Amino acid sequence: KEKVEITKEQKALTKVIVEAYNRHQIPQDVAKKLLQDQYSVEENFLLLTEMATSQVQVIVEFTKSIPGFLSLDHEDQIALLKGSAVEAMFLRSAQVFSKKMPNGHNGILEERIRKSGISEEFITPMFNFYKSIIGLHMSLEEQALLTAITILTPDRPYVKDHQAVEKLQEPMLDVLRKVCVLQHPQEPQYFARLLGRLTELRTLTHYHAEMLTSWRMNDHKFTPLLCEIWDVQ
Ligand SMILES: COc1ccc(-c2nc3ccccc3n2[C@H](C(=O)NC2CCCCC2)C2CCCCC2)c(OC)c1
Repeated sequence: KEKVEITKEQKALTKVIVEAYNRHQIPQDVAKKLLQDQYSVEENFLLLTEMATSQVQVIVEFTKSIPGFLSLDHEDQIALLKGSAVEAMFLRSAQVFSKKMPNGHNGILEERIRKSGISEEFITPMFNFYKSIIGLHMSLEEQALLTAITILTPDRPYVKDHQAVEKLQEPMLDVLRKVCVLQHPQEPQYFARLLGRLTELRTLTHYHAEMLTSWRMNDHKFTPLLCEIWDVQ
């Protein structure tokens, strides 16, 4: 049985990523807002665009804290952020959805999201993804490292220096693999399942623009930042 040892450097890297991830909480907790009141489809759409806009800004700050990111080619930095923003947003939503809440609140949250205005055809794939994330019972380290790994995906469109991105992503994958073995000793395939979620995440983001334009209302307005990041308007 291979003895898994996290080195000093890997501990330091994990600490930096987790601290940056903790700073990257969404300003006001969207789940609390959704549990407080029922909103109209228009209000829900506005809430989504507000949350997503602040989430993009928060993800930029998180990414800037990833060691080595700011030394990448500037255009590649933009390409990585643009290419991963939607995935990071759905990963974040799944993590918000997987938070244990007082009795029944998770059911209310699910109900509110189902009725938020998102069109029927996208509800099942979205909740399938959320439930698959819940089933993994990810630790905070795993969530933070998985988010960083998603952002540092070398094969995003327009990335020029793949190698430089791989050099940043590999140490994250190494330490995530070790963290998974240490935190889920009974599940030798846990790390593989975790990375499998990223494949499911890419299919979900495939529907993303349509999920927005098919929101059950007319005249969908987006912030300039979201027009940049989302392929809408
Ligand atoms: C593109 O279509 C959709 C549909 C649903 C969601 C979604 N899934 C959620 C799961 C847990 C809690 C919130 C959730 N949300 C919206 C939201 O506010 N998402 C935030 C985005 C930034 C990161 C934190 C979550 C809600 C849905 C209900 C109506 C108001 C917006 C979503 O989040 C990408 C995108």
